[in-house]
Amino acid sequence: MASMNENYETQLNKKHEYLCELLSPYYQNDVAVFKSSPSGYRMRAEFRVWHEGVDLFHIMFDKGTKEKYRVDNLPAAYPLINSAMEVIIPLLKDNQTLRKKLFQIDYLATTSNEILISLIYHKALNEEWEEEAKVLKNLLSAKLNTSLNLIGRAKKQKIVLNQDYVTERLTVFNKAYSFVQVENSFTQPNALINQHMIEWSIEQLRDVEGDLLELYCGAGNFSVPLSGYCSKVLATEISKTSVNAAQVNIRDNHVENLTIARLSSEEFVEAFKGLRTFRRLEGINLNDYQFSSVLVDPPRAGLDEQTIKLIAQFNYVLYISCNPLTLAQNLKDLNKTHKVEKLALFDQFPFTPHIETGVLLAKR
Ligand SMILES: C[S@@+](CC[C@H](N)C(=O)[O-])C[C@H]1O[C@@H](n2cnc3c(N)ncnc32)[C@H](O)[C@@H]1O
Repeated sequence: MASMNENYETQLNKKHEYLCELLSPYYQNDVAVFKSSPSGYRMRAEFRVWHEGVDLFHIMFDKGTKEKYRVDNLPAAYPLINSAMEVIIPLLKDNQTLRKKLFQIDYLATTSNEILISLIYHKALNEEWEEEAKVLKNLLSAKLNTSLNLIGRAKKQKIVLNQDYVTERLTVFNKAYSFVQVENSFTQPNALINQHMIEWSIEQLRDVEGDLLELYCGAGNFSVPLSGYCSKVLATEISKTSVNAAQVNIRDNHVENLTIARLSSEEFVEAFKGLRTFRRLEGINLNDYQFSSVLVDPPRAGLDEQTIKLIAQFNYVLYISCNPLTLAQNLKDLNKTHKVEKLALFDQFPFTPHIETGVLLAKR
């Protein structure tokens, strides 16, 4: 029987071949491939909860058949998540207040041994729930020997025991950074791969002169470390929660040349063209920037037409993509003005069809 490592290499080779074939109209040179750990790599995981008489367990759904299946242990999940999954079930099972109408449990962990657990309900949460949840939180913290945060969610309700975020600590080219990661907002799921993605991005842009623009910046995952290698950085993002987290990350990492504004990429296009003014851009003068490069890390849908037109003006485009199909579509347009110089495959989700790609494009 093939070992897990052999299987890991096989699935990675398949992704590599697929990506090379898909992007062959734009790039035929070597692809940098970044391997993940085959298991224990997922820093966040969400499960539905199944009630069966007195029993209670985590479930997931098969993507093909849509059938539910029981999950007592998820090999892909970070070990702290697996320990929490194991410990929480017996504590919930015998507690009617905590288990009644509980339908989902989300976990968010960090490599710095913090964990946040969200219990999501189809019922209003009352004081009795809060009292029981406090006891649960203390029991879990003691059993897992970790700093633990617990959140109760229901329709229009969010009860936070301690805090609704964790702080991830990543080392990028020997420099330590802290990143506040807020519950229910986007964070890169694979911490090791994320570290590779940030370092690879720095390598592509470190010798480029001029200022950097980042669209879809989340909580500053790329822009905070990249700011150390650029003169000035302006970053934009649509989510208020992520922008607020980004402001904390700028402060905590003592970054002084990075400004973050809450704008969608579509809104930024309008602001950049001078078609609209935004109160959210107050105090930011776009003419103060001499942008030479742009980093985009859009959602699975890829870039819209107007954003493509905007970024086609920059000398360098660094495109981080979580969907090779929309990336290929966008490259069809960008290829008219830019040439793909570098390509990287980041194995963010081993043993799944997902492929994370990095592309450096330079103006023709
Ligand atoms: C794949 S995530 C990348 C986030 C960040 N680069 C990171 O590494 O954590 C995509 C981000 O785009 C944001 N987003 C989605 N639609 C957007 C839009 N139209 N304009 C700007 N940001 C958007 C999401 O809130 C999310 O934070």
